[in-house]
Amino acid sequence: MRNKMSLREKSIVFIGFMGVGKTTIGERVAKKLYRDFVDIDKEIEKEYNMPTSEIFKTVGEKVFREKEKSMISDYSQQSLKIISVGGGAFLQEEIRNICLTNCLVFFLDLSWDSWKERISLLIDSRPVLQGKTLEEIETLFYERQEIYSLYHSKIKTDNQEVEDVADFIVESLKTAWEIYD
Ligand SMILES: Nc1ncnc2c1ncn2[C@@H]1O[C@H](COP(=O)(O)OP(=O)(O)OP(=O)(O)O)[C@@H](O)[C@H]1O
Ligand SMILES: O=C(O)C1=C[C@@H](O)[C@@H](O)[C@H](O)C1
Ligand SMILES: [Mg+2]
Repeated sequence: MRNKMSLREKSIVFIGFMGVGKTTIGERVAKKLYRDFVDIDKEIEKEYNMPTSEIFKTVGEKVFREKEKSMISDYSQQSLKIISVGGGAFLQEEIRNICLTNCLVFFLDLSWDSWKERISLLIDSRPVLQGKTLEEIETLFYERQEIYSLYHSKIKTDNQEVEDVADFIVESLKTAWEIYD
């Protein structure tokens, strides 16, 4: 099934560090394209009926990562979805390969200087950030850039409104569909 999908049918996956806007922008893009939106973190939270921080505490990160892999594997083989994966999903090579093979992968690229302005919005709900100093988070931020280095399209989002980023993505998709499909 996966090889027969046209570019237009392929699902779209958003990747990037925690808090760059995968969920927020993914949701807007889905609305604009009349497609179903899937947020993998939220799907996992629904399945365990608890927030991610609780899942990490009770069942552990390893179980979270396995669930993340199986969910992404399922959804990425479906057509016409808009999928936001968790910030750590691309740590797993298998997830990277599945997404890059089956879907169109958009990397949301936000600079450290812009990202650190958002920290207060994120700290309570992202267990990976908790208990770390700003310097440690900065180190993690730069280390993680390596795992986001494979994608189909990179969108720089510094100083960009959600709506404008979503519009830009929709327009670039429409152009790609016209040219390649
Ligand atoms: N372009 C933007 N401008 C300003 N604020 C933004 C922008 N995009 C997202 N935000 C805000 O940043 C916060 C984090 O966004 P969001 O939850 O979408 O990130 P995420 O990439 O899905 O993170 P995670 O990987 O942890 O799920 C939210 O409060 C959101 O409103
Ligand atoms: O970057 C990470 O490792 C994570 C990001 C979030 O989206 C969640 O998937 C979880 O908090 C782990
Ligand atoms: Mg998210």
